[in-house]
Amino acid sequence: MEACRITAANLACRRGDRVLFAGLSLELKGGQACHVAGPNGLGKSSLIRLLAGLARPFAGSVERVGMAGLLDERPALDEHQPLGPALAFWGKLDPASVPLEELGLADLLDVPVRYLSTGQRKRAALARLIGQAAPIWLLDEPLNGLDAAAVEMVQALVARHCENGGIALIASHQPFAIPGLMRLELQEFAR
Ligand SMILES: Nc1ncnc2c1ncn2[C@@H]1O[C@H](COP(=O)(O)OP(=O)(O)OP(=O)(O)O)[C@@H](O)[C@H]1O
Repeated sequence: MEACRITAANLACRRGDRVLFAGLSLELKGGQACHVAGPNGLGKSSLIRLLAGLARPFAGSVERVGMAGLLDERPALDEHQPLGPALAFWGKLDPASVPLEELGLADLLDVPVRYLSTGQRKRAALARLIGQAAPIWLLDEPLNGLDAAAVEMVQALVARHCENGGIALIASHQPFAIPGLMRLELQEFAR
């Protein structure tokens, strides 16, 4: 995997007229994973958006070396197509193949994307993430809606990504368990 790094320096985030957090610095290099923890509404998703470059920090800076792939509630798939063709559209553009069996998607390829359950949508979103082969994974609540077996599967996927030299940043109020996982309590930077 290509060399990767993500660095946030003295980051502050404002949504509306509220500063959510300030003074947050972190650096992750290839092979490292960090769990950003904190209760609802503290700014975990907002931090992910700053790190992904989808929002501008109120203060501080973000530097990424290597492409970032974002996993959130929206799988970026055509809602009107069955899952198979919707994934195949991206499959023509994406560099990596997707392990449909491992993701539990192999039997769902003829189901329209809009009919997928919450957990199935999350699995589909994971398929898109894997297809992109981005070295930096930014995962916003990756376990939401997943059953126990799927939770194990996602943790194994993330652990493997890091073993292969990737970075994972996991924003979640749920526990996440992989070897060597660092932890950042967003509460410590809350305003
Ligand atoms: N566009 C916006 N304008 C103003 N405030 C916003 C906007 N988007 C989010 N917020 C507020 O910013 C705060 C942080 O939201 P965010 O989604 O980042 O929190 P979170 O920690 O990810 O929460 P959860 O655990 O519930 O997903 C919340 O109070 C939310 O209402």
